Amino acid sequence: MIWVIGNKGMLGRELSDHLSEAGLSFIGTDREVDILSSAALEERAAEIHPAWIVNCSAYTAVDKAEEEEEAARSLNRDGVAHIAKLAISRKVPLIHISTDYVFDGSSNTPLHEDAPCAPQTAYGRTKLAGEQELRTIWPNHFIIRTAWLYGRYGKNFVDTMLSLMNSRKEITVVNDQTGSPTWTRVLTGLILTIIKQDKACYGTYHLSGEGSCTWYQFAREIYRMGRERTLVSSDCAVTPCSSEQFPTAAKRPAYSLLSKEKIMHAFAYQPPQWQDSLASYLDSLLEQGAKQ
Ligand SMILES: NC(=O)C1=CN([C@@H]2O[C@H](COP(=O)(O)OP(=O)(O)OC[C@H]3O[C@@H](n4cnc5c(N)ncnc54)[C@H](OP(=O)(O)O)[C@@H]3O)[C@@H](O)[C@H]2O)C=CC1
Ligand SMILES: Cc1cn([C@H]2C[C@H](O)[C@@H](COP(=O)(O)OP(=O)(O)O[C@H]3O[C@@H](C)C(=O)[C@@H](O)[C@H]3O)O2)c(=O)[nH]c1=O
Repeated sequence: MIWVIGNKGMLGRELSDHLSEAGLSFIGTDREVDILSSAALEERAAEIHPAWIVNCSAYTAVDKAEEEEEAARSLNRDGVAHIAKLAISRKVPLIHISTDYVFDGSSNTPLHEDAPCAPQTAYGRTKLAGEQELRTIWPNHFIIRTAWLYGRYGKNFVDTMLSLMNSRKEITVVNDQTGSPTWTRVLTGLILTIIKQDKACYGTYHLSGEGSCTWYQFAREIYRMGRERTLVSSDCAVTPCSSEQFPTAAKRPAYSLLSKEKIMHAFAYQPPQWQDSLASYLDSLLEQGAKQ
């Protein structure tokens, strides 16, 4: 039995869909089993008897975290510590998700798993603290750092862009932050691969879409592909700007492109080019529309 914690979030819902389609047995919980309560986690674990735990729960509001760092730390560090203690007490491998925002953005080459972390945001600091708790408490873990996640469920950049492009004549998007977008399906594919292969090669891994872009270049592709598919119904100028011209509470990394060498070697898992995943995602939006 696989226990998906945070099953009502963007990744948790996609993972639930993917596990169902693959015919794997799982149980999902969200806020009703509060990760801040060890007792609640223990009680539910005694009912579920998990063979795997996948933690998709987190505090993910990047800008809001700047003024709510304590709340973010509770979930992203203390909640992870509770789940890790539960996993060690039951001797269950734990898959945990982290972020490219643990890096400071000063690199200009793809970041390997052992690159130094120096988060510049409250969200990034609390996610790094969660990673550190997990490493200290329970070695049998997989920490998967991913980046710029989007998918069918939940608020994300692609859906925000489509909505803005349909309602405005012009949008400006930062062109000085480089990374790589990741479709939730690609990440859930890796999670299923790790569970199925069931290898003891625990540790930290990076996964994002292959290739790289800035948020502006990502937005340009969303617009081009969205127009082709009539998901964007009117003209909209997509204009590049600097981070200074688009001020946000949290200072995102200027460069957070993840190297995928380690995951490809360990699990023979090759993520698609980010443009191919974006096309598949937009196609899936069209199919859902047709179904409604
Ligand atoms: N989104 C992104 O772009 C990226 C995300 N990640 C990481 O991927 C993982 C999944 O992210 P994503 O799916 O976007 O996250 P979401 O914010 O969509 O989902 C998180 C889920 O956790 C739930 N939750 C909140 N508090 C608790 C609690 N105390 N107990 C149990 N569940 C709780 C949330 O409920 P509620 O909504 O009610 O708060 C929500 O359903 C996270 O670890 C995130 O840091 C990494 C890189 C990029
Ligand atoms: C909406 C919008 C955003 N932007 C910029 C702001 C920011 O620099 C960048 C992305 O903005 P967003 O707020 O959508 O994305 P953000 O919340 O920063 O996304 C991050 O979420 C967390 C959870 C992660 O772990 C990261 O990997 C990453 O995916 O785009 C524009 O330039 N123009 C716009 O119109």
